[in-house]
Amino acid sequence: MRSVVGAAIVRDGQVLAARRTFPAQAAGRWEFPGGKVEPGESPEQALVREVAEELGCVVAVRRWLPGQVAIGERHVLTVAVAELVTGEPTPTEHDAVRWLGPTELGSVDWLEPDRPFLEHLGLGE
Ligand SMILES: Nc1nc2c([nH]c(=O)n2[C@H]2C[C@H](O)[C@@H](COP(=O)(O)OP(=O)(O)OP(=O)(O)O)O2)c(=O)[nH]1
Repeated sequence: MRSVVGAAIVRDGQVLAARRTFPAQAAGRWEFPGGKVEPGESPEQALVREVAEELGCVVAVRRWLPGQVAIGERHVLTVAVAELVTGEPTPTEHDAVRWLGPTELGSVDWLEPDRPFLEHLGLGE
């Protein structure tokens, strides 16, 4: 099983969601920025690298959320709460990003594997 890591970047009680552009069945749906852990990398290193590539900013991992969710038969998703260290998230691969507060969190079309992590974010409400 290959690890996929996602970053729940939290600032001022809101979390950043990013909208995918590919593949076709995931385009237009929302996810935590991130990607596959490469050989020799820690999950934390992979997350910092992926966020830098995808959003042009530097994050620091604060804590890993409980749970691991299968993505198909070959991948497993884990998600960490992260905070911005430098830069403002600007998507290079996604076609939109949104900061979501507690009341908006459930209202976007998240990829299925991401949904179980939402309740652990503790944004409030
Ligand atoms: N990045 C990311 N991928 C997710 C999430 N939820 C989810 O089901 N996925 C799926 C979509 C993809 O099938 C897979 C990750 O692929 P990816 O394309 O984002 O990763 P990557 O940049 O490392 O891809 P690659 O082109 O290097 O192979 O996990 C999520 O929250 N973040």
